Amino acid sequence: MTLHAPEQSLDDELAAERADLATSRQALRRMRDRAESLFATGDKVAGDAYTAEQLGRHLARRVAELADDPTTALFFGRLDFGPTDPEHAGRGYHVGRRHVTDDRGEPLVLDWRAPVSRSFYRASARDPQGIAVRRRFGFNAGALTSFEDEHLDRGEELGTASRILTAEIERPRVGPMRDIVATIQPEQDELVRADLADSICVQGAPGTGKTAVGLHRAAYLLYLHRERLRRAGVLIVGPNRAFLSYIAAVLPALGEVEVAQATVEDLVARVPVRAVDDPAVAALKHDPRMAGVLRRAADQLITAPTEPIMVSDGSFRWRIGLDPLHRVIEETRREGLPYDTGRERVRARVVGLLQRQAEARRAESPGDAWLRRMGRARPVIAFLDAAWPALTPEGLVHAVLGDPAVLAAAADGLLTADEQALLRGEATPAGPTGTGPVRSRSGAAGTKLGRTPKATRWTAADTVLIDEAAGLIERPAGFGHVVVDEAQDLSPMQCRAIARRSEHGSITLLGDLAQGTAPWAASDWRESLAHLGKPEAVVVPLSVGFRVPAAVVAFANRLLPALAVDVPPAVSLRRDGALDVRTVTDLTAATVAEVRAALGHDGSVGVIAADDAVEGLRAALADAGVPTATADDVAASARVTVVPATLVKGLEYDQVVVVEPAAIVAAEPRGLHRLYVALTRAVSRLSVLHTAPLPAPLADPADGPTA
Ligand SMILES: Nc1ncnc2c1ncn2[C@@H]1O[C@H](COP(=O)(O)OP(=O)(O)OP(=O)(O)O)[C@@H](O)[C@H]1O
Repeated sequence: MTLHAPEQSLDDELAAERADLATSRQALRRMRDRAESLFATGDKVAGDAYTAEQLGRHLARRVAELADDPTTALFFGRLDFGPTDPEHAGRGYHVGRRHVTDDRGEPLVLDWRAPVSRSFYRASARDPQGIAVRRRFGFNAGALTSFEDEHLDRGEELGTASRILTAEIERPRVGPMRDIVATIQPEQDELVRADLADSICVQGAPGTGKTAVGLHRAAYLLYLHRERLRRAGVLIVGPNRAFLSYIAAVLPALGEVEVAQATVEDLVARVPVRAVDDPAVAALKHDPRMAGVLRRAADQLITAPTEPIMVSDGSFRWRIGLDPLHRVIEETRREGLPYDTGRERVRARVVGLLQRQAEARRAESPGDAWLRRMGRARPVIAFLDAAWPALTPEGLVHAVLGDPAVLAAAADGLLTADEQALLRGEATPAGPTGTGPVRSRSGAAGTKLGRTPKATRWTAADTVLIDEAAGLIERPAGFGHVVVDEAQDLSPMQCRAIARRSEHGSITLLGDLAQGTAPWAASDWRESLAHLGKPEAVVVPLSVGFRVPAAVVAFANRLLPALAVDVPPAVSLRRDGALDVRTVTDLTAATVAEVRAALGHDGSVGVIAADDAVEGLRAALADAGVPTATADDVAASARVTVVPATLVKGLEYDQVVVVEPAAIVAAEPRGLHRLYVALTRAVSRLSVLHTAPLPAPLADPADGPTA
């Protein structure tokens, strides 16, 4: 790149930077053209069909990675090294979304993830890291409009006072989530660039950038460990589809087009969910003791042999007596293998015993075909089916839930008699007085056990059990790295499902204990980390909020003491923004009026209400001529989204109207936590409309009466 002389005027410098940007864009275009022409001819140069396919996939990926989005900044910063830096003295580099090189391979833009770029995020006046000047660029719709310099060599540092950072944070939000590469903060960067081997847990108040950190960490790790992670895979786990579509564009914008995204429900979806559990039954099925129950149930299927094996083999008859068969079963059991592997190991050992007899009698080694035939011989299979029967995950769960004897044997000492009755679908546990069984509160039917697993109507909690059972039977292929967002809502059993998929990889766990709304929500990260198989992970707090204006944070924070969690409150970077809490007489009319007023400003509008109020509000807005979108339709042209409170986690809207907080709280046991989530979605203004008194913890004496 060109270094601009200090005597240049600001306008000249801006013009020179724009010229560099144009040059870089042209170079990227040429890189993409080259990749495209290679893609077009790829199959002609490959030797065989397999190589052609591999090459084709590689080149197609390369073309996709080199896509240029003219509306985003190709570079957003510049580092000018001072005269003393041992490697880069006197050199300057633009830092951007990806590497761009000129036709000779000289760098025009450095990828933000490259080691040199690290100083862009981490250098400070105290520790300039060889940087003389750090420059940030301001953009408007892809056009470079301004820059801001920090002369670190002269002790100048803007930190969060940067105008460009402030403008980025305060920009009106529209559409899906964007990347934050241009403005990653030092405490976030430290997490983004943590080693692949390190599992980390980030506890952060709403809007502190947890999701952003997780996504950028995935992109960073893919850059640094490309081949390894491409083979092993990177997985992002989010709370629901609306959230996943909201974040879906971030990684592709950073050139990462091959990251899997799923909800935990997707991960464990081996059978369709066609029934609903009573909450108490669901909670029990999510309890980690169920892992022990299933393990025991599988172990108890393995039984001592009762008959020797006799196999006819042409003119020979082989016999394996009870003692060696006992030893085979016991040795294999002690190895602690997955159930299916154990069964195959037993088969192989039995065949080995037969082979030894055959060798002794025939003085020659039998071939592979003979070994295979023996492995499938009827007496061998009959022995296996009796001592180590074939098992499916659904079969194991079906037996535990449907056969009282199996449950009693497996749950003895792990679950109480009441809990076992609950699992059998007979009763809910002791009532409020503790005097005996009461009928299900919600009247939910629970698992409808059919005669076979296939004929069974499973519940969502059953799928978690079935996944646990599958993990006992066969180890699932894991991912190299798993990012889990909104992790406070994972049950211990869901944590275990993720643990099985990250056993040989690392995880980034992101969450906020104050936003836990699931019945089994975590109250201590150490417990979740233990269930996730990463007890050694460090828990790092993030406390600077980038989304919610200070006045709104202060209002939402009134709920914190009632949420019974020990978390540091957020400190908002945003001094702008507005909060309006109002008693109204007609909620629907007031909501329509509020939305109309909000449409007079820029940005998206989110109306958040208790789930059962959503349809009515959508209809009222439609009647008033205001089109609305649903939360999962991030590409919608409508600026207004009406979101059920239970789906709004992780999302944000420029302006938010929260309708009737008391109804949001009353809708579920952890309603106050849900309300805390709803109140922390606003980027620039929050209106709270209510007819019923506000929930007590929210009330300020000056606000009037409360519930
Ligand atoms: N360093 C940053 N620069 C600019 N914007 C940022 C930065 N960090 C976070 N943001 C923005 O702040 C908002 C909140 O970020 P994010 O959704 O990642 O927070 P979160 O901690 O996951 O929130 P929640 O707990 O509500 O899910 C997003 O719009 C994000 O782009």
